[in-house]
Amino acid sequence: MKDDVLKTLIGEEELKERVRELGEQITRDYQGKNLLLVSVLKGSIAFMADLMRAIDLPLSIDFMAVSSYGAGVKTSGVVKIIKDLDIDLKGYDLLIVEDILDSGMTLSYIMEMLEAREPSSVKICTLLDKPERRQVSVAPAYVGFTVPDEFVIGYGLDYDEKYRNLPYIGVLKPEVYTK
Ligand SMILES: O=P(O)(O)OC[C@H]1O[C@H](OP(=O)(O)OP(=O)(O)O)[C@H](O)[C@@H]1O
Ligand code: HPA
Repeated sequence: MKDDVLKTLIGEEELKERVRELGEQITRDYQGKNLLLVSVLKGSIAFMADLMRAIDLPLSIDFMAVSSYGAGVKTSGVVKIIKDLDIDLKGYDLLIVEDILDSGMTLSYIMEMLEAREPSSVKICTLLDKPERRQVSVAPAYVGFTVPDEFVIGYGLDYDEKYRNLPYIGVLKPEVYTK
């Protein structure tokens, strides 16, 4: 698996430290609120598992699964809902937990869909932001790291459903997806 990684972009210790900082910030910002973390599967699993334990509040969690990339490195532009949330959102302060904000198609679609269900508030926490690729404007409240325009894998992020278990964020060798 390591042979397919061109370079490490964000190492394990750096990830851990930044997640801890985000958790502290969210803990401060959501005092007295009814926080519901919405994990967008599958990419956000590692981040969600670590972030929720870094937040010192009696929060709730729920999951939705969407997909727009299929087996490639470019968005299809069509966001498919594979699994919807279970919880009625009224009265909750939602924080959408994502692994990466790239074209913005996925998060703008999810934001609109969840806002229509009239929760108390909806904000975004994304581990990675790749602003050079943006097609639709999306404003995340929390960003872990800004990354360059390269296809990244690991810590939940996949290429063709693989590499999610890499414990750090790496750049995939272009020959893996061009072969
Ligand atoms: O800003 P965008 O260009 O829309 O890209 C971001 C989305 O792409 C990835 O999901 P993917 O569709 O690959 O599904 P996955 O989470 O199951 O990997 C990622 O997890 C985000 O949800
Ligand atoms: O760079 C990326 N890597 C993995 N999944 C993604 N989904 C959007 N951008 C990416």
